[in-house]
Amino acid sequence: MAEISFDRLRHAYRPNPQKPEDFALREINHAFRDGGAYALLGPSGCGKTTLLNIISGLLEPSHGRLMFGGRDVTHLSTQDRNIAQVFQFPVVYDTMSVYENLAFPLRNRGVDPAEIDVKVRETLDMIGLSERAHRKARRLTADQKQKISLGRGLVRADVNAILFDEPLTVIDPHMKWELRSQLKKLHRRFGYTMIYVTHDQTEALTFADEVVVMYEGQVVQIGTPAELFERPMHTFVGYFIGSPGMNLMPVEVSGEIAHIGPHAVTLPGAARSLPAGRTDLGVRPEYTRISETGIPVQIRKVEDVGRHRIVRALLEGREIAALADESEPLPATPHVQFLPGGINLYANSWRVELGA
Ligand SMILES: Nc1ncnc2c1ncn2[C@@H]1O[C@H](COP(=O)(O)OP(=O)(O)OP(=O)(O)O)[C@@H](O)[C@H]1O
Repeated sequence: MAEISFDRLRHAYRPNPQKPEDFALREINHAFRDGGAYALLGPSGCGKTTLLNIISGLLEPSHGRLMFGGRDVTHLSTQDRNIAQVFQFPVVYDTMSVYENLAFPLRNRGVDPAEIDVKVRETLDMIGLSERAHRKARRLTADQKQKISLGRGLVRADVNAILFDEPLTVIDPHMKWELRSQLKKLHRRFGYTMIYVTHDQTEALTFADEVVVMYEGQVVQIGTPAELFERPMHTFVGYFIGSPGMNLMPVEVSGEIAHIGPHAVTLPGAARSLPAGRTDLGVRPEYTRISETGIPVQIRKVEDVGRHRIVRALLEGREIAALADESEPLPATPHVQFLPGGINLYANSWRVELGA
């Protein structure tokens, strides 16, 4: 296993790229730590598969370098990078048994037969296919075949990383949950470096130690699920993570006060520096309260979601969401208050530090 790092990595599919929009991946300068479990999360077209294919060697980046453990691997083939990959759809040899499918990548690498047997049996156990070990792969269902693909990714002990590209798409919902927890357990036990592409927030947050949020070809934040929730570094993270997403309101800032039209919100501190351009106040619904005092709002809708209610309200013509207890009566003339611990400020979509 190895640390995977990116040195001014960019990729354009078109020749002679000029503007940022010409790049499917804009500049990436991050590192994925050795033994970390990462999820690449973002909407369709944000560049997740492009980044994964660059890591695996299926695609050579147009600019910058890719390093494994400090070694430049930008121009190495997939084979030479020693990476295991699991794709969206099963890649199995139909005419081989389940056992043979798992043993094959090890035999190819000249692993000792006794060791192969131990590894294959261990992997069969992990993916729950021990009882079907000697069945031909073609006789299995689509999700059993995908389990073989997962097993083939996990059977080799010598890989630099295991890459998963939306591997649970064909798996039924109950099994999805089970396989995801199994992957997590395997990660804890063996410490593989795992990179998992998904556009599903729940899948990313349950699988990964750290989630890499991508938006328009950029990595906008790498963080634990708690960090993404508490300190979104970009408005996209605030909006995309959480249900409902963060409330974002354009504001004018002077000192410690943010003005939303005629209304004032006291910030937890003054901005150290505030770049020119668009400024937004960002507060998650969990830190937004409907109350008797504060800024007047009009309530549009109340949704009961079990443990609490989501109140949708208009503040200066803009819809915001607040959480309310199930039993809490809503005031006749509703106002909104923002809890100081949940107030964030964004300049041109990026978080601004407040206070000393
Ligand atoms: N082979 C290609 N040639 C030209 N443009 C491409 C190619 N592959 C991807 N793109 C473009 O690059 C951008 C990033 O695509 P990519 O497939 O990496 O995104 P993604 O986040 O994986 O999306 P999805 O979740 O839909 O798979 C998109 O604008 C896409 O249209």
